Amino acid sequence: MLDLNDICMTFHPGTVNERRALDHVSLHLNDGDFVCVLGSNGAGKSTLLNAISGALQADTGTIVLDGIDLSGRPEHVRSRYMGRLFQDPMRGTAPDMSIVENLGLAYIRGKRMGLGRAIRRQDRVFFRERLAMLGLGLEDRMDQPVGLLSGGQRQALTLLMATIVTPKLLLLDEHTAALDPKTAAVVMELTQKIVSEHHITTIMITHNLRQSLEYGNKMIIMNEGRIVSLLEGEEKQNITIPRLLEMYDLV
Ligand SMILES: Nc1ncnc2c1ncn2[C@@H]1O[C@H](COP(=O)(O)OP(=O)(O)OP(=O)(O)O)[C@@H](O)[C@H]1O
Repeated sequence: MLDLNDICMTFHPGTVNERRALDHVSLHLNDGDFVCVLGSNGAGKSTLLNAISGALQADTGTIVLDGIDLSGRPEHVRSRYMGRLFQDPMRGTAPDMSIVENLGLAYIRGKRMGLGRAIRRQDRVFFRERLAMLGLGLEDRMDQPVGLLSGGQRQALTLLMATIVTPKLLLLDEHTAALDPKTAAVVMELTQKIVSEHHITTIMITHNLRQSLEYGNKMIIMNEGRIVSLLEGEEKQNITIPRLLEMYDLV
């Protein structure tokens, strides 16, 4: 589903501030893979997601998603195929617009209908059903502005918007890190539910080692712009927090 081949990215090349953030990164993900990305601060995790989403263009290397070569393509083109969530629950939704209007925009964009298309009655019914699946009561607040929602409710809505039209790839950049532990667990469970129901290939950055054990079928550890470990199958299932901490120490 996703093939990253030899991606390199250097910030401020040729200056004293030169920093190689991605150093020959290659990664192959199968359809439906859910990979957790670990690594210490500055390891290159967010830069990797930026290079995939097109928020930043890699210097070299290729990115192919479901057979579509996205290398060099701008972010707005890539966003047709992928959804992204950030740590900040305030990103990704328009606070002055209602829940239904936010969902409508995501839906119309995802379906590549003209932005002038109005939200129809059957769209509302569909949005209500999907909101009810979150179990947060948002289906009864569809006409309220998103700005009135709590951080966790807003992140759950952003997750729903990112997946309202099933993307080929979902990028999660520490999307539960700013939430209180209980809300983070709720949003993480919702993530798992949506990802597995729709079989979405997912890359999730997390600093939460427990979360990385519990979720996903693959795990990568990054250091200094490189993928230094890839765990999958039994190796991923059997990994423990002490062993992960050892691996952090080794890099
Ligand atoms: N826009 C930028 N300009 C210059 N340097 C950058 C930029 N973005 C990232 N870097 C540098 O690239 C390296 C990788 O940063 P990145 O944000 O990808 O790390 P990270 O693994 O996501 O870290 P964290 O866990 O702290 O979020 C760091 O040294 C960082 O300072």
